[in-house]
Amino acid sequence: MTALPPIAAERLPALLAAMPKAELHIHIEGSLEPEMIFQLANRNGVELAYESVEALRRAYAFTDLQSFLDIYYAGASVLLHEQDFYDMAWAYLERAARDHVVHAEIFFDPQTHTARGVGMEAVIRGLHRASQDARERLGISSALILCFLRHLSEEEAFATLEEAMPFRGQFIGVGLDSSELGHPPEKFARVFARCRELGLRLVAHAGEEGPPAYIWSALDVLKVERIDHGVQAVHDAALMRRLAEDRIALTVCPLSNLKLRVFPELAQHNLKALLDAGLVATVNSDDPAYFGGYMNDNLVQTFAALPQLDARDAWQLAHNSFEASFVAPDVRRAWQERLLGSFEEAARP
Ligand code: HPA
Ligand SMILES: [Zn+2]
Repeated sequence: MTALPPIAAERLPALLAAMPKAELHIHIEGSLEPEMIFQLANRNGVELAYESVEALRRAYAFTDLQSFLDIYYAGASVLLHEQDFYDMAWAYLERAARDHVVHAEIFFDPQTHTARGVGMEAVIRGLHRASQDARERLGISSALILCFLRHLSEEEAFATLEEAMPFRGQFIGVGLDSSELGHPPEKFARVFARCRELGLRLVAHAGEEGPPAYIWSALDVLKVERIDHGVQAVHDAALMRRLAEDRIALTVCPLSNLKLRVFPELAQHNLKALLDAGLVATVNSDDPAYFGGYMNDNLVQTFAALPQLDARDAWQLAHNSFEASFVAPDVRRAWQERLLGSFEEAARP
């Protein structure tokens, strides 16, 4: 076990904020703040169903995943041009860098845009250009993960993959998101097998609202390398052992879980149980513009709500975020050393 210096409890919130970390579960369309939705609506002449930023924000009262998705897809309707995708991703990367996120693996939902007549090229080029500029100007590295919408068919996922192939060098992997219940991972068995042949990295949302069986099939049928959310795994002891033994990371999103009522209170979140079971759990923001917080808000609020979480858990979460990332091992290790350095600094009198 890595020896950590003793950290005074009152220093923990500042350390959570300052420690270097990776974000592995962020939907870029979920970083679209209401102000930017209105800005882009004006710029593009798109009519919104809400008369003001405040009215839109008032509509962010969700009861479950689907009630959120309906508003999230409506918000994304203002994105039309390459520059819109650039501006959205740049704003997120700037915000993440302020939270000492040194690396982000960013989901995007091309079908939400191509279904409205937006070209795949505008989507991927805009996001990729922001990622390149942010590496140069903000010192934050990032990569893109293309998500298939699971409420649509596997045939449509195949068509989307085909459309994205000219840009194969600009995304590192594929994921699976949108309405979980009734759309089990195995619905996408063939398209994930094809993506695996293409050398793409594989992840999938599973066990957010859906049962442990969906996590099993994401692992055994889709052969994913990480599970997004996965908090329902605690209901299946054999699954918990499998996740721990194979070091399959869970990209947990506490404020999302709170806002979508996966847990009634943050104090009832199972993050500590996941860590104590030896799982490679990480903390992430999911859709920060909709769920009331970016990376550090998630960390600080979750630690405040769960007093059992201590400095070792903070270190473990950041360490896990690097271990679970898709960057080269030497880069990961350098970040993990910087992480330890930030703990040593916080321990100084
Ligand atoms: O939390 C989520 N779950 C499923 N699909 C999503 N698309 C954006 N956010 C989410
Ligand atoms: Zn998500």
